[in-house]
Amino acid sequence: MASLPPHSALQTLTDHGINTTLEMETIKKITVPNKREGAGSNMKEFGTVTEQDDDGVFLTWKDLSVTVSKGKRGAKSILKDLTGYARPGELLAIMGPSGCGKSTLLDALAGRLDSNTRQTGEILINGRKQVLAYGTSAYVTQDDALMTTLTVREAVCYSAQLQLPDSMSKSEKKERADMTIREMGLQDAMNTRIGGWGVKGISGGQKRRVSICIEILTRPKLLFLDEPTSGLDSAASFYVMSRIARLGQRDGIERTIVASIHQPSSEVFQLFHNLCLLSSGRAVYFGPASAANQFFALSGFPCPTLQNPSDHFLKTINKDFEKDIEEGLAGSAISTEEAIEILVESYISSDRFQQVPKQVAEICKLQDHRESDTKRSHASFLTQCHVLTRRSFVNMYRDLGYYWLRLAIYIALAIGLGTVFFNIGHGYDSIQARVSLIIFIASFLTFMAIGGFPSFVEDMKIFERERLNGHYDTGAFVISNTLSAVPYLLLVSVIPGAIAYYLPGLRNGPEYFLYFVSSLFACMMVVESQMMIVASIVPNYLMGIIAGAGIQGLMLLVGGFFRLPNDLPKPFWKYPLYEVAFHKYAYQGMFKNEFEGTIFHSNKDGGPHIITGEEILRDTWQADMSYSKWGDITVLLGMIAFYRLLFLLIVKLTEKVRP
Ligand SMILES: Nc1ncnc2c1ncn2[C@@H]1O[C@H](COP(=O)(O)OP(=O)(O)OP(=O)(O)O)[C@@H](O)[C@H]1O
Repeated sequence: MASLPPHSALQTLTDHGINTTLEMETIKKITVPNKREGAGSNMKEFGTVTEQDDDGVFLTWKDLSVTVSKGKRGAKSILKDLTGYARPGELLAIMGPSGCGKSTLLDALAGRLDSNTRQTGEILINGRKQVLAYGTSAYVTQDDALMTTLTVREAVCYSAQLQLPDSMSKSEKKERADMTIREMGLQDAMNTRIGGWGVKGISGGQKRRVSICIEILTRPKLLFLDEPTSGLDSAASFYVMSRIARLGQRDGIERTIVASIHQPSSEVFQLFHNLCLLSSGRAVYFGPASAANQFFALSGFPCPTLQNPSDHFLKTINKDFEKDIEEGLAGSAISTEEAIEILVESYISSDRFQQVPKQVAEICKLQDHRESDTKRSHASFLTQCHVLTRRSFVNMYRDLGYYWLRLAIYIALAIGLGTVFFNIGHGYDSIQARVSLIIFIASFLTFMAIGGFPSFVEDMKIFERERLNGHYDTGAFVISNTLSAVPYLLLVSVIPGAIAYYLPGLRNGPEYFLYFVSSLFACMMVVESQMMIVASIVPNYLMGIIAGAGIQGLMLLVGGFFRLPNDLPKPFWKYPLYEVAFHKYAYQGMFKNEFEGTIFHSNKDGGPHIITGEEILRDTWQADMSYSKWGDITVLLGMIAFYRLLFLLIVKLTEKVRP
């Protein structure tokens, strides 16, 4: 077991190293002219509040711990007693090995921890517990959830129209979007599509920058970035990070930037003002990034010459690959676990550790006088609906998998149906053929609507990111998603519907055809609405498709064709399942449309027979004749409204569950 560094080393660290840096820092701040000095305030004492700071956001956290419940196996601690601050005009980097809690700390500070976690301690904004007004803070997540069919310019412009208030004209919003794109160095990729699976678009680094662009459109004063350089080479990382660091002091506003970062190059490291170094959720170091090297050296882990300091820090505290590290720390003959203990102890006994809570307390005291942020406004609800509908419409148009592929397959299937059932005639034998044809169309063609599920999941990912950042109202998303799908669903109902209706020769008359395609359209809308609900609960392609297919299969089973309504076992299959299965209303409506008021003749079995459509409906298919086919289609339309509202409710409830 290795011992702690010699007292003299810590003493030196305290007396001449970190302490000196702190003093210098304080002196520097005190000399900044402060407009409140004359007002008799005690701000001069701390000196960190300048004219510009007054506009910025001070974020402080004290004894912050996060645990995650593991059910009967107790709780797992992710963050332990962290104290720190982030100030306007500064870039705070959160570093540490993979799984040490960087994203969790960022999520806790941004107030977006998962519901299965428990947080203790205090997080204050400008010295108070408050929710920041819309547009004051932004969070760039690790995954780039972007609409892959849009160009860079379109993605940023749509976002500007959604996020910026209606008081700004369309051209002003466009100008802001273009300026932001240039700020992030994306001018050359402006007209390139973002691209996703299968379609090569912009690079990973450019995607990261598009995500950042979208979040800084409102010029937030507090910016959280979760691994903004993940997947980038060192040159691209430097480029992105230097642009981010520049944002800290732009447009006369000092921004507070907090970023988690994996492995910065020495050039990137120099951009950080403060560093929070974590290991297994514990603070190994918090303070100026420039003093971290000295801290490691004085703790007994000097950075070898020509080695990148951040590489050295991470290598020293990464215990995931114990063996390699031991070899790497050759000569020190201590395990990584022990090295971490030494560093944590060294930090706890340093003067800096004592200073951090004092600085937090001072920030809280001095900022407490500030008024809450003035509320910035969004685009109006109507503008949100309009812009989201347009964006979604363009996306559906460009994404071949959304509707076009389905349309092609439906047309092929409809031609197949038309050929198999070609000209079925009006004889007695045609009754069964008509029923089979209708059942196939109302079941299989609507069942295939679950094929659009992967596109729904992509939409949901984008929606989730935008919703968490408060870009627009959930209601606007639900309305726009419904409206933008209507023209495509009409297309996939009318064209294949016409082929499958006229080639076999179903009931003559435009009014009957109109009812038939309206019913088909309503069924597809119902299935899509159900799949949106599945996508909001199970955001995974495979599981979602399986769940969706399972639901459709069950409803199909009890729809009243494979087993006649009166033969369905009670209570579960008949009540409630048969009553809530949309197939019941689709079958009955389409049957009534086809048979009601018709007569079929037969000369078989020794003479002419006549059977009326009503007899077929009532006696053969046990249709409910107490109401007309319009009642059935009304129920289908009601189901669309019900499922869309249910989707809205689920999303709203998810919002409430999040802390
Ligand atoms: N909601 C959660 N439920 C269960 N475990 C969680 C949850 N959030 C975080 N964890 C666990 O906490 C640990 C830290 O996770 P976190 O994502 O904060 O690490 P990280 O430092 O950001 O990692 P990386 O750099 O690899 O992204 C991990 O072991 C993770 O599995």
